[in-house]
Amino acid sequence: MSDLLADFYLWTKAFHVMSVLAWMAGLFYLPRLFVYHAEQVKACSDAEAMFQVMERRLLKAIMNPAMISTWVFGLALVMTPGIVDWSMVWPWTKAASVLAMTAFHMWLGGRRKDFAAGRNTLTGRRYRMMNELPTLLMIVIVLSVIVKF
Ligand code: HEM
Repeated sequence: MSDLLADFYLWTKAFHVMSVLAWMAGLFYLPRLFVYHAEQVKACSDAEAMFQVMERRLLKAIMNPAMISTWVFGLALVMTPGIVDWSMVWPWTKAASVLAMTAFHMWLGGRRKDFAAGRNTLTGRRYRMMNELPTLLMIVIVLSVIVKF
């Protein structure tokens, strides 16, 4: 198993980065949709129905599969011999950040359900603020895996 993971290391990393790109695109875009949904869209309008479809498809067709494949390829990299040295700081900052990113994903899923049920209570301003979180986490993650402090 270890030999197989070592042989496919670069392939695994390539698919990990592709999955990350798709996941991050959704994590940046869905809160923007929520901003416009909360600020511009009237209840029971055609626009309301369209936003609900866009949000559901973005989450279910792109973000959920992308998050799962990011985790699968990421954990395969963790298990590849010689890649992660747990005595260094970077694996821990990365692990904490990806757990926070996953929690943010779940939180967005909950807010999508609120919009779908017509019970959203958060303002566009709040969604704008929440939109900064994946950016901050992405900075910590990329510095962790590239600079490897
Ligand atoms: C979800 C759980 C994740 C796990 C378990 C994980 C784990 C890993 C591991 C072990 C590596 C290999 C590091 C190396 O080859 O030295 C890696 C590479 C990488 N990860 Fe993740 N990762 C995860 C999520 C993410 C996320 C969310 C991002 C971006 C926001 C990300 C960005 C990257 C990048 C850019 C690389 C390539 C670094 C290089 O040039 O070698 N990862 N990941």
